[in-house]
Amino acid sequence: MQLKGEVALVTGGAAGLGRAIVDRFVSEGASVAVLDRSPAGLAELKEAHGDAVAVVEGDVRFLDSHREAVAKCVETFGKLDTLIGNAGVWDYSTALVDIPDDTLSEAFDEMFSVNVKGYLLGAKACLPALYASKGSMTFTISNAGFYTSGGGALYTGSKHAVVGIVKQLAYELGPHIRVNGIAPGGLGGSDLRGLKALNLQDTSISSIPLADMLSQVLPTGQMATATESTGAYVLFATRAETVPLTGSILNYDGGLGVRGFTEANRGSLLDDHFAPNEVVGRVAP
Ligand SMILES: NC(=O)C1=CN([C@@H]2O[C@H](COP(=O)(O)OP(=O)(O)OC[C@H]3O[C@@H](n4cnc5c(N)ncnc54)[C@H](O)[C@@H]3O)[C@@H](O)[C@H]2O)C=CC1
Ligand SMILES: Oc1cccc(-c2ccccc2)c1O
Repeated sequence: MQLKGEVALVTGGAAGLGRAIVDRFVSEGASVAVLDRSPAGLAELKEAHGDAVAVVEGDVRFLDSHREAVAKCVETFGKLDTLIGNAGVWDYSTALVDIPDDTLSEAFDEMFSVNVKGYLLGAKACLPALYASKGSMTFTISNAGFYTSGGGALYTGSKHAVVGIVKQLAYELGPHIRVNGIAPGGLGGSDLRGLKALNLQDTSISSIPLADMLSQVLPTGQMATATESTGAYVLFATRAETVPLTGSILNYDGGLGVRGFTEANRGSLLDDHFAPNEVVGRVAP
């Protein structure tokens, strides 16, 4: 029960990573408000968690949706301790050359409206409540906040922008509110959707064999699930354990940034030393 009595607001909490964060926070004793655009996902959440959650249907592109979510959170639970900015969309790694001239501007606006403006508006709407509680904000980034090929230029640009926002807000909001980021790699159990402007709004990342692809390139040898990726969100939301933690971004991506060129990892050397007759732990190069 690391979050007993704490109150969180999670955007995009009705599916994928956000849903896993809500489940974990509730199991850690927190009350959680959720802002999401999916009525079906929100109904499932309510069914699963009852009074431990308060749900608001809305769109992170609009300040009013965030205001409504904060109001409902404070009305229901009496306060807000931590904002988890998390709702996002992907571009399915669409290359610039493949985006039609008459679509690019709209696609850019949609990507940055959800992934970047959605976080800033959330931060803005939460400011008074988080100032009052001396709380924190944590934003979901991605390996695409640091490296290429976690998306196309639209997605990668949006996640790099979030890195800057985390740093700037940590500076602007200290010493009252801590602001940090968490950068997962590919995630199992995600239903991540694409841009409407690219006609990818009904395409789910679950249709891509991402786990197979990543097992070949991750030092950890295996893509993490959303559920396995909630621990850092708990840590960042605690108070006692995070006194010095602000302006930080955690690479939480299975080691994508440290993988090798000819092989993802060199654990086979350890196997040769310590378990020469076993195949356990061996990751194919
Ligand atoms: N799936 C992956 O492999 C990775 C995802 N991420 C990031 O994780 C975050 C969560 O994504 P996932 O859980 O994978 O996706 P998901 O699609 O499973 O969940 C996202 C949730 O956000 C909601 N949402 C999307 N746009 C919205 C809007 N405009 N207004 C309100 N709600 C909205 C959706 O309804 C959904 O419930 C995103 O920021 C994504 O960029 C980062 C690294 C890897
Ligand atoms: O944020 C993200 C959203 C969707 C996929 C990835 C990804 C793609 C290829 C390899 C690793 C991750 C990602 O980073």
